[in-house]
Amino acid sequence: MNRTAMRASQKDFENAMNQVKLLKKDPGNEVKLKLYALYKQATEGPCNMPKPGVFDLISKAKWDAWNALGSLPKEAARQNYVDLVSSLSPSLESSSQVEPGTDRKSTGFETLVVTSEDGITKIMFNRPTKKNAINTEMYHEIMRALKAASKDDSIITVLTGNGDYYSSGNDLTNFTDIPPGGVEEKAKNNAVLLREFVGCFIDFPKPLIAVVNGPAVGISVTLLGLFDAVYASDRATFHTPFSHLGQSPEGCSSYTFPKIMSPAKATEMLIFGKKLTAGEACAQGLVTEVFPDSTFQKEVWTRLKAFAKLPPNAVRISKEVIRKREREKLHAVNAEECNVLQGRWLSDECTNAVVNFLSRKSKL
Ligand SMILES: CCCC/C=C/CC(=O)SCCNC(=O)CCNC(=O)[C@H](O)C(C)(C)COP(=O)(O)OP(=O)(O)OC[C@H]1O[C@@H](n2cnc3c(N)ncnc32)[C@H](O)[C@@H]1OP(=O)(O)O
Repeated sequence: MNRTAMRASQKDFENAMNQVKLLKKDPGNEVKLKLYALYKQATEGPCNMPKPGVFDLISKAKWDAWNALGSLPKEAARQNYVDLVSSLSPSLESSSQVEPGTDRKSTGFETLVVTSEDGITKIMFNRPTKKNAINTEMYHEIMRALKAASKDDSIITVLTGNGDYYSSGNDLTNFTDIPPGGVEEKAKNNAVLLREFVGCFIDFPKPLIAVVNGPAVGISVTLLGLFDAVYASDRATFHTPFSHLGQSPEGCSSYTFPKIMSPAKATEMLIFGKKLTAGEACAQGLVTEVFPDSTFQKEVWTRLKAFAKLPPNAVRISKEVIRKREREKLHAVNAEECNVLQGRWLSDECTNAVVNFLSRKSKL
């Protein structure tokens, strides 16, 4: 579209607004902010709102985007909005043309690739450009995938990551989407979500195996204490920087880690944030076996395929016998950890850590 020759009519603008509602693929926060800013500029003119406080991350990002448009005339903003929406259309068309039978369409997952063959259901975290950080959608999809795997005809279930990371843990942008009830409601919702999520791991009825293809952070590490076997590439590292983030242990790690690796070693990880190599994690019992990265996939999958040929009922019953006497305790620990975390998420220590990461002032 020739921007100088054409001026979008009100009708074009309204069509574009409707098109946005029909987007099948999330265009990402950056584009959504641009759309918001252009919409406000086109309908209300230059930014006329008071600047939000630094901790009100979403409102501040919106305000920044709108304010950045300065005195752009309403007509130009309307045109830019229409242009931006039409530039999103090709990607929309191509995403809706995915052939039936491809992973995405057949599984119905946006953040995971879930496959099932040779008696193994594989749940692969699939946000490699975000180091497989677990956003709210992914928490829900993992629960859905686990529930389906618990009922399918596979013998074992495997979690792994796509790309260079296993997972960088909780997606820190999960803290920015503040509901009308404010940060208290957000913290409560996150605690409810976390409790349900960890509960699915506690109750999972088949052997759960982690194939840790690269670094693991936060909740992706703590959950390993609830797995039945953990195989790691020698590229993997294990890091739970809870104190650095103003947070506290989750995933039942306050109970499982001291049992697995001794209280003192657990303290180094969970309180002081010591990052372990794969070899160290293996020596401390968190990892079952470490493989050279060059042969990792081949060796691990050969082994898992052999496990998956074992008699299904015996495998399931053995898992139940092992988990049974711990289940109640694990649920109680999970509830307590979520409760404590709900308070931590409201603390200045946590808010500052999240703001620093999101404003690119800090990394682990
Ligand atoms: C609701 C339940 C809550 C349960 C609570 C659980 C607690 C935890 O899990 S605590 C652990 C939280 N995780 C982190 O603090 C990790 C933060 N990420 C980093 O420090 C670094 O990204 C990294 C060390 C993992 C990787 O650094 P590297 O330089 O190699 O890559 P980046 O350029 O930083 O990352 C690429 C891309 O991915 C985004 N990203 C990575 N991890 C996260 C994350 N955890 N949350 C949000 N976004 C993440 C990063 O911002 C980059 O995005 P852009 O390309 O858009 O800039």
